[in-house]
Amino acid sequence: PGVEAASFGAGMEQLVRKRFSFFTSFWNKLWPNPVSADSSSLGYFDPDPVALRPDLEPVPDSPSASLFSALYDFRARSAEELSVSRGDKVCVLKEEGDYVLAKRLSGEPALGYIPASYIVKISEETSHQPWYFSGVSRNEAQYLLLSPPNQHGSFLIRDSESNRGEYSLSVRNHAKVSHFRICKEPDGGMYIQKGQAFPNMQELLTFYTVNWKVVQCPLLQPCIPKAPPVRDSWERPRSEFILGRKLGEGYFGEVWEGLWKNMVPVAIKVIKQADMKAEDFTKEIQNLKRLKHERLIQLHAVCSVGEPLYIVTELMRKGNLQSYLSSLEGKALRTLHLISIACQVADGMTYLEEQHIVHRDLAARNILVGDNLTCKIADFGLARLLKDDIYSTSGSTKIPVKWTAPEVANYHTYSLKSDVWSYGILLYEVFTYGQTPYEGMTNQETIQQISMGYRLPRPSTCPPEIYCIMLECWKGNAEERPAFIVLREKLCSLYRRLHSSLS
Ligand SMILES: Nc1ncnc2c1ncn2[C@@H]1O[C@H](COP(=O)(O)OP(=O)(O)OP(=O)(O)O)[C@@H](O)[C@H]1O
Repeated sequence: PGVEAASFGAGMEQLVRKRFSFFTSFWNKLWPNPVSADSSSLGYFDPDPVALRPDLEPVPDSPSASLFSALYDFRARSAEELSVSRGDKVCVLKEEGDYVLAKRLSGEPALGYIPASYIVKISEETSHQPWYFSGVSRNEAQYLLLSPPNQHGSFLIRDSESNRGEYSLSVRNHAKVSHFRICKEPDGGMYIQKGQAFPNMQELLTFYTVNWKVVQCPLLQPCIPKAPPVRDSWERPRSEFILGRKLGEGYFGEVWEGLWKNMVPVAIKVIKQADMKAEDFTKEIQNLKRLKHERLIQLHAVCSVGEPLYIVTELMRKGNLQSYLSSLEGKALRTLHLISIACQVADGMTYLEEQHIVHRDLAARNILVGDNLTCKIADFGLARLLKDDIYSTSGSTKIPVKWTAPEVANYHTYSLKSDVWSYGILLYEVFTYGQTPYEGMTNQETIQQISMGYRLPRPSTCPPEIYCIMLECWKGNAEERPAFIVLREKLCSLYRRLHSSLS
């Protein structure tokens, strides 16, 4: 016990010396022979000036990067997310809605997304003292301090409920919580015991950290707050959205151009709730949230309380690729532009391939076009889920047969390789400026012809190299079809070659 008491005392000395370094002369009187630093005994308080450590500098290629500290533990739910522990230092590289792309600087360096509400800017951290809990009542303080991971010695300072402008200290003493009124003197000094006033809260706490017998229990560590629920903010009130012009209509409802909070242009899919089960919706929304890629339509928000259901995504001003290609603007596109579209779709599909997600309905009608010929894949995730029931309950009549691989039409076996088949058809649509494949043939005839080895002929506007790629996508044996990563490489090198020969 003597050794333990000594090491506890040494730890406490280091802790208060580091934490309250401005009080050095007082500490020198109290402990004439300072103990040497031992980080293991510092526990919660680690006041190292993070920004000064060379290995914690923001990444040099990102001038806007800044340093933050994690307020709560966060466990990554996908490869894209980043696990952090409370107190970890991170460098924020990019803000994306409610999430930030961050580089973890503590421990093993790693990169990924974490909820923005889980971190606080280091520069602001000092003003947000970890022991100060604004707006927390006596009962809430009691509940917090008695909840894990808090333990004996956890404490917090809160605003006094009965005396405005004053504070209370709540400290956990084993299984109970004691509360001490912190009174204010007219000159601003604060005290727990009359006649023992301090100019500020930090000095008061420093004193009671050392002289803890007065408060019956050592002040060992600031209370750890409860982490807010992740991504709650996906759910938004319907009143935040104003519907403008109707953009189109699909099986599940209408799509409207809209404004979010009178500012952000968005696309709003208005769905009749009857079309889906609530738990399926929640599950699928979780999936959608984790899919983030510049070639995938980004989900912004959902309104799922009451009806109708809104699914809010980024707005793509030029609509779907199929109608865009047959518009005047689309018809004016050159081969290089068409290859660029093909590359972009292959890029997005490579991402889905990496995530082991099968699209099931890849077609030009499900690619959306924005300014500068940017193309993004839509109708993955949620729409796929919605369509599942339809495909399985109404037989094959709803399957887009002309885009579908033979093994899907015959046995409903979807795979990434059946998406590759559909991608070949999409290439056909692109290089014919939006023509319907197998024009003049019924679905039944198409299935029959395909099973007998028939393949769409090369359109006159399609370069032979591209047609070779289409034929590879339409191999009868799914295993022999190329992966999207290979398709992307082939098309992008073709694009680079053509681009450099033209310039
Ligand atoms: N984010 C968006 N930005 C711009 N236009 C969009 C957006 N989403 C959809 N649209 C337009 O609305 C139309 C209907 O879209 P929706 O996703 O409801 O149906 P679909 O995919 O065409 O059909 P289905 O869902 O029945 O397969 C699209 O074809 C497109 O023109």
